[in-house]
Amino acid sequence: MNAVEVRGLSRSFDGREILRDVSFSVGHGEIFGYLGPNGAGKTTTIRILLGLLAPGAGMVRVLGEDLTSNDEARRRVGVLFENNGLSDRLSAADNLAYYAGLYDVEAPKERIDELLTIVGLADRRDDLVGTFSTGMKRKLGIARAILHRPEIVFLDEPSSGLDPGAQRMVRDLILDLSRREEMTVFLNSHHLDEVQRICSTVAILAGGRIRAFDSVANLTRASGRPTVTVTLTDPGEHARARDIIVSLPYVAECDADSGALLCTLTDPGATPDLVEALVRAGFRIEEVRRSSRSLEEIYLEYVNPAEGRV
Ligand SMILES: Nc1ncnc2c1ncn2[C@@H]1O[C@H](COP(=O)(O)OP(=O)(O)OP(=O)(O)O)[C@@H](O)[C@H]1O
Repeated sequence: MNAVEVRGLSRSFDGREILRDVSFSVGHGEIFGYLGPNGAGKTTTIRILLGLLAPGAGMVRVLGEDLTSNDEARRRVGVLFENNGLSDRLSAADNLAYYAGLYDVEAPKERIDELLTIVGLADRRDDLVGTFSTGMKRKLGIARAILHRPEIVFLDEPSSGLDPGAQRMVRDLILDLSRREEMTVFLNSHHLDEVQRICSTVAILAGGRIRAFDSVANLTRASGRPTVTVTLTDPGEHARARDIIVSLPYVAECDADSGALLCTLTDPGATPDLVEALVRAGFRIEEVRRSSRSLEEIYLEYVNPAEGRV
């Protein structure tokens, strides 16, 4: 059983179809990135998964359950929406204590201390949240979302509004927590670099439909023919090396004009053979790099570029 199962999900607002026959799944323990331009329907999907909004058609399950009227199952789920769910008028510790009471958390004091330490706010535990920076509030919001040790946590845009340093802290925190607490993470994000670094699987939603659903590794690898960039210690040798490279049976083409040898292979496993052929021909190699596309490039291919400015 998957942590999240979505089959044939559709949903309209005021006669406008936002989600059309959306299907994907998230395995247990995965960090899943749900991507799409503004207004694509990502938050709507999360709200349907959480049972806060009814689907128009289709089936959704979280931890094998329909959360609509299942309080027991809801307790196994954590959520962070953009407002962090915190009161500015309470201290960090009191905010967490409030939720610990709501969720009946075991040994609440120890759990609150543990989380405040993990998110780096132990020394600010008694300060009012109203005095916190956006980044501090987000970190406390994440602590709040996972306080009750959920099996899955939904994070809607956890890095929005954060500076690059705070984005990195939040990214590291998500990775750390998912491993530490063995949690499935469902991440809505526009930060493709962040998603590429921490997510194992992604789905790209655009125009109401899932345009891609695959592991990040497969998506970034499957780019037609594999390319390898080779730099020799003596760039003056590139032209001569090129003549040898193009004669190799597993090389489709080789371009030596860009200060390196850009080789397109017909066989994705042929990089070691290419290196061996060059070494045997007496060339000294400075660097070999396999090129893969960034998630951003892939995303923009699937999303209409006009919609893709996010
Ligand atoms: N309750 C509602 N009533 C009417 N329209 C709605 C409602 N909720 C969402 N929508 C519309 O559905 C569309 C999808 O919104 P949603 O918030 O799910 O997008 P999103 O992908 O999360 O966008 P963003 O990345 O900007 O947060 C938008 O056009 C939005 O205006």
